[in-house]
Amino acid sequence: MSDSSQLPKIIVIGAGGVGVIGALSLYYKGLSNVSLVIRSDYDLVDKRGYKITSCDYGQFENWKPHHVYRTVEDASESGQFFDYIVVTTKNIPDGPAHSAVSQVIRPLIDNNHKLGEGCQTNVLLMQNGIDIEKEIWNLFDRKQYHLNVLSGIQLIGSTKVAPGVIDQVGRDNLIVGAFERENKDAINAAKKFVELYHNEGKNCAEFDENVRYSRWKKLLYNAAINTTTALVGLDVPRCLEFGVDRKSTEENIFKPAMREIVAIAATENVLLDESLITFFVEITRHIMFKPSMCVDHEKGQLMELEVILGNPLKIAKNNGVQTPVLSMLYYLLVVAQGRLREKNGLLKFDESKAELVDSVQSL
Ligand SMILES: CC(C)(CO)C(=O)C(=O)O
Repeated sequence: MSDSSQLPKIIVIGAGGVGVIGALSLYYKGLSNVSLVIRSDYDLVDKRGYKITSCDYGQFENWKPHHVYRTVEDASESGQFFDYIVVTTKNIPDGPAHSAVSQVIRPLIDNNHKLGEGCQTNVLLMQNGIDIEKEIWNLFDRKQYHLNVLSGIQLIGSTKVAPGVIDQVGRDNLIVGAFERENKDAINAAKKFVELYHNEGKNCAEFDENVRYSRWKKLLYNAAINTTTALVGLDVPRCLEFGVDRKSTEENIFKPAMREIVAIAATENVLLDESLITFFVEITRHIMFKPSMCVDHEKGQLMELEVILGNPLKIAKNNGVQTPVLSMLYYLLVVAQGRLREKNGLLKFDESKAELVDSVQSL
């Protein structure tokens, strides 16, 4: 067996269902040295590892990657250069400032810059939404930091069901590409990651030639279905079946919302075929499935609202596209997010005056 310390080093940030199965896939392949940042379950996992039930890999009782860290700061002080920084946390620009992706990865980027002058750092964003790369590009000079920002789009059904316990019920399907289509280093880094991640006969992992297209395509589902199910707190089949004559959710919400995404994407020169609308309406019609935004809302956690709806709506506004359905979903969800932000101390409401008094961004 090869000495894992000589292999490319990958750190996965975010130890939810997606992050742990991601780390397991890399570890299973055996071609990289895998670290995982585990915030809440660190003590438990450090002691006895994860209990995993995975439809891709089977049963594990005490699994751990090569290294586990409690914080990103601890990882950055380990003296290691990380070739890939994989972010699997939710992307929530309207959340606490310290949890913005650019802030979370900063210690690792700075440490890599110090350790490996001239070596490439690859940041892979395994997250939903549109324009998520821009926050990183705006904060770090890509040339100075030798930084490639990569896109990971994943379809997976995997949940942390208890501390240190992961249940993967839906197979892992990942596509990885470069946000900059002309950047050869980034393209090669994306292809290399696919090699390190793909386990023949277990998971699916492929190179994504056209990240922008793939992100708009996935947004068809996320913008229409994640949002609606989050608002009503129902799984997809109930959300469809409980509509007027069992049809109104599909006919009056999902499909019109998706048509608006097709129209916005077209103004960005991304052509989404109309047949994708039916494909995405059907894909979870008969599966007892709740999209991540619905689950987050139910758990009282902030939702990925801005990257899924806010950013596409900004593009629509700039490009003069009418979006009555998406805008209504957005405005309702902004209010719902307000409830979560208030609960998390990010908004302050003065009941004696019945008005919002302050917008506190916790640092
Ligand atoms: C595609 C899907 C529905 C599951 O991976 C998703 O992106 C989500 O739930 O956020």
